[in-house]
This record gives sequence, structure tokens and C-alpha cells, in this order.
Amino acid sequence: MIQIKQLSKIYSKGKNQVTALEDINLTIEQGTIYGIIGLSGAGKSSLIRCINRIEEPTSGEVWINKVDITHLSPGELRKVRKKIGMIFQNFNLLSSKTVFENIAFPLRLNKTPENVVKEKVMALLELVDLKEKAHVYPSQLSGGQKQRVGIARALVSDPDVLLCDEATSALDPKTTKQILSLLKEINQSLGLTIVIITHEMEVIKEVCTDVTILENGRVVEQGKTIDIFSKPGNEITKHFVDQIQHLPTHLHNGTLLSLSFTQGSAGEPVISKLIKELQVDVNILAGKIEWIQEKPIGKLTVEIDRNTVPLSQIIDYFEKNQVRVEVFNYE
Ligand SMILES: Nc1ncnc2c1ncn2[C@@H]1O[C@H](COP(=O)(O)OP(=O)(O)OP(=O)(O)O)[C@@H](O)[C@H]1O
Repeated sequence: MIQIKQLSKIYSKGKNQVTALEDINLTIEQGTIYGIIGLSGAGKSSLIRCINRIEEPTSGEVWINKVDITHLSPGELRKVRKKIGMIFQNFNLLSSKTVFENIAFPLRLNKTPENVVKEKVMALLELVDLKEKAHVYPSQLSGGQKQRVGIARALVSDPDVLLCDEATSALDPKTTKQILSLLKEINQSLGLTIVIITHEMEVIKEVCTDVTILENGRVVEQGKTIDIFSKPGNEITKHFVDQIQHLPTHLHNGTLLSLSFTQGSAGEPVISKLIKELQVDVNILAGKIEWIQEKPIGKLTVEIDRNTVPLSQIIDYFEKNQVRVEVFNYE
């Protein structure tokens, strides 16, 4: 668990002072994927960098697994930091080292025996699906592959916490989804706590169960992602939610689906056929038309009763009818 208590960060340069963070309080439960979102300059990087003390907080405390890391000696801090992995927007790989050696690097610093290095690095290459790239150099990799190497290197010391500093901001939407799904897989299989900072609500929507919204160095809202999406209580939160789409203010017990109708499916009575054929209750919550390069896409947000028909059957039905389905990740 990570607890941040009354944390402030003031940068001083000569007579100038910039308050980057003011009185931040937040609790990140063990094993969650926690998102911190804000506009440029909101203080996101300062906050994530204070969590492992790459940046020294001006005041306040950061507790990781019941240890106050703001009052540790340099030696003790080094030990704690080994349990905190970090990945970056620009990947921070060593260009003169192969993929294998980049991942092995933290182990080499600790003089880990060669057989252990080999075993750990190969297992991680398998996990991030890059076995065949072990001996190539970063310049020969795509952005998504570079970030996979970054993730493997961050995991090599068996951390409890993974900090992601705008880790998908340099990637295209499809690669972003792949990296986010890898992070989710790692979170589930290793029970790792993941903290993601981002300026994209799409990232929060995709993987974060909890979210804090920062504005001008202060927390303006925090809570479960579902609640923030359902009832954004603040202008800046509304701005981020609108990046995705308007969602209903009241959710019942169903599964929330976003449906995209393109030309092939737009003329068909797909919803009424679904209700008749599968005998499932459908609650229509929101709809709009989005124009993508002068082509219309109908967007419908519906709630489906999750107790009557398996979700996979409903998704199959929509796909057969040329309707793209996205299931909101609100569990
Ligand atoms: N080393 C520094 N010296 C002085 N001011 C700084 C320093 N680092 C950040 N700041 C200031 O602190 C504030 C918060 O910056 P920070 O980088 O934490 O925000 P951010 O939300 O991560 O922004 P971005 O998304 O643009 O990276 C900004 O006003 C920034 O100019």
C-alpha cells in the first residue's frame, strides 16, 4: 500500500518559487492499478517522482508498505527503491546495449550470478513477448517493443510497485492498448501495485480502477473510476470524461457497452433484433454521431442485463452484425 500524506513540492530557483504540489493526500491499495490524471503542469510528474524520491518532497510523507520513505537514510532508500520499478515516456533504454543486456542491467549492478541473470531475463522476455529480440539493439525496435523492454527491466528486481510516467504517451492508440493490456496482465499475475500518470482519460478508462484528478498541484477529485465517470463532480473532471464520451449519471446492475455502428450496420434494427432473439434487456443510455474523416459513426452506450445471457454471446451477436463493441472496464 502507498500512502501520501500532506505532500507538498516547491521548486525554488533564486527568488522564484513554483508550487508544483500542495497538500496531496492519497491512498493506493496494494494490487490496484491507480491513475493520476491532469493537464500539462498539473504536477503529475512531480508527484510520481516524489513517490520514489527521485524528487525530494518539500514537506509531507510517502509511506510504502508501512515504511515512511521520506525519512530513510540513503542506504535504506536504495534498498526500498529496488522494490519500486519505473517506466518512462521515452523508454530510457541504453542504446549501446542489447535488449537482453538492458533488462539484465539492474542485476549486473547487484553482481547477480550469471545463471540467475539468464533465467530471470529469459522469463521476462517471455512475459513481454520479445524472446526473438533478445540480441537486437533498441534502435531496431518499435516504440511498443521498446516499452516492453522498459517493463521487463522494471520487473527484473521483483518490485512491489510499478510507476508509469506517461508510459504510453509516445505510442499510437493500438500500441497503447497492447501495452495497457500487458500492464493489466502483470498486475493480475504478479499482484503488483501499478501507478499510472497520464493526461489521457482513455488510459484511465482502460485499466485504472481508481483515479485522482490533479489541477494546479492540488487534488480536485478522487475515487473509483466508475464513480468519476458516472458523476464527474468538477469542471476539469468533466473535461477529461468528455475526452471519451458522455456517460450516464446512474448505473444499475448491468454491463456497460459502447457500440459503434458503421455504414454496414447503421440501417439494420440491430438492437430490437437482439432483444427479440436473445431475450435480453437493453437499456439505452446515450447516443451520438461521431464524424471520423467525414464518415459518420453512430455511437450508442447501452446497459445490458448481465444475468440473462453470457456477455460473450452478446458480443458475438454484435460482431456478426458489424457493430463494434467495447466493454467498459468498471469491475
Ligand atoms: N525542476 C523544476 N524546476 C522548477 N519548476 C519545475 C520543475 N519541474 C516542474 N516544475 C514546475 O512544476 C509544475 C508542475 O510540473 P510537472 O512537470 O510536475 O507537471 P505535469 O503535470 O507532469 O506536466 P506535464 O504533463 O507537462 O509533464 C509546473 O509549473 C512546472 O513548470
